[in-house]
Amino acid sequence: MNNSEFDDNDELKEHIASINFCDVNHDTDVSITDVELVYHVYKLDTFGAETDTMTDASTGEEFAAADVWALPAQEFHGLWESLVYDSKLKEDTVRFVETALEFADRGVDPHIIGCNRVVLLHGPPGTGKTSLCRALAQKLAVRLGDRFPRARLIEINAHGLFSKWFAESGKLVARLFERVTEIVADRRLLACVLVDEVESLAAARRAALAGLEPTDSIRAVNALLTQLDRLRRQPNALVLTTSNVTGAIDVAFVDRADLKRHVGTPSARAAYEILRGCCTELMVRGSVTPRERVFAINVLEGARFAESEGSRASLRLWAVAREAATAGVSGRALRRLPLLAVALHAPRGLALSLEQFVEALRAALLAHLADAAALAEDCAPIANGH
Ligand SMILES: Nc1ncnc2c1ncn2[C@@H]1O[C@H](COP(=O)(O)OP(=O)(O)OP(=O)(O)O)[C@@H](O)[C@H]1O
Repeated sequence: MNNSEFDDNDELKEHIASINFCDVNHDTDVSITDVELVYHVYKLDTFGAETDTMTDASTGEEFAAADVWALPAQEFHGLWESLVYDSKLKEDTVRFVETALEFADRGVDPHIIGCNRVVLLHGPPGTGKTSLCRALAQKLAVRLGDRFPRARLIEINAHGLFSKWFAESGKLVARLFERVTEIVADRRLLACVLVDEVESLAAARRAALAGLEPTDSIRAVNALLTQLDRLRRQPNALVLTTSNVTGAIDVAFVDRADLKRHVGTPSARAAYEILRGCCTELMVRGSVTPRERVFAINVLEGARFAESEGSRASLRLWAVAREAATAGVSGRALRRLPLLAVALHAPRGLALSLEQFVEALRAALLAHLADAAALAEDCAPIANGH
């Protein structure tokens, strides 16, 4: 069915918001008649996150200890597709988790086959680690909908738990996990627990060693590790964790993770695909006009990057992507470039052509790199202890 057939069919339009094709990343074209299509029908939750707040008994201050999302959620729709990696990171993580959940389902003895259902993604800031965890949880909620008609993503604010309230953190962790235990008790519910910035655990331990609230902070870290250990006995629970500083993660924690993956800054190919998506979006929305074709990276590679009238803008974009990758620009920074490009580096008043936009993108990239270098210089004295 094509788009207009869908648009003309009132009955379909009344019941279906969209039809998405996914997991179709093949190096060559695949004919639809040669593949088996697997359908998942689902309804997105539009209520947003429910925030579990806690009050610190000693200070009376309230803070968000966890966010609980019913999945699949409207907020995470399209997130999986928006993440671009020049490796099998996405495919590998989803296959790992599906296999681990299947083992749990079959009752595979964890004493014989080690399996904690704990994933650790580590790497520099802004490389999509948190987004990938959320997108993975959403994907599983859709793909495993038959087995788990309900799914929740519980995002634990580890930084909040361990940054200020050392004295009360142990008790807060215990209280928080009472709630998690309630959720996980429903065996037909898939519970994905996301602990962002797990390096805060190690920081808490270090603070303990330095003599700050020693027993309490160690107790808090141990409480969290014990609770996570309990979770692994639940066949419907999955623990997803992220860290920006690999060397600083608590050793006890690293040991518990079955799958540890480094998530780096985008390669030139990935950067190109991210920027290409940005060009398409701005052309669809009319901010860049007229609509022109920006070739997929495998098409450019297939043509050995040959220059022609039709490929000029794509090749300029490829040059920008290569510059960004060489400088190690993060995915987060790349996604900000288009706005900066249009706002600060594009000619004003006139309709913006694709070629002008790509030039503006390059100017925005150079400005970003200059800012980053200046910031690093300003921060150097601080890092050196001056
Ligand atoms: N490889 C990528 N492909 C597409 N988008 C990316 C990529 N990496 C990062 N982004 C975008 O950057 C933004 C930030 O991502 P996210 O917060 O998940 O990163 P992070 O690694 O968890 O960062 P931090 O550790 O600083 O929290 C998101 O909007 C995400 O879509």
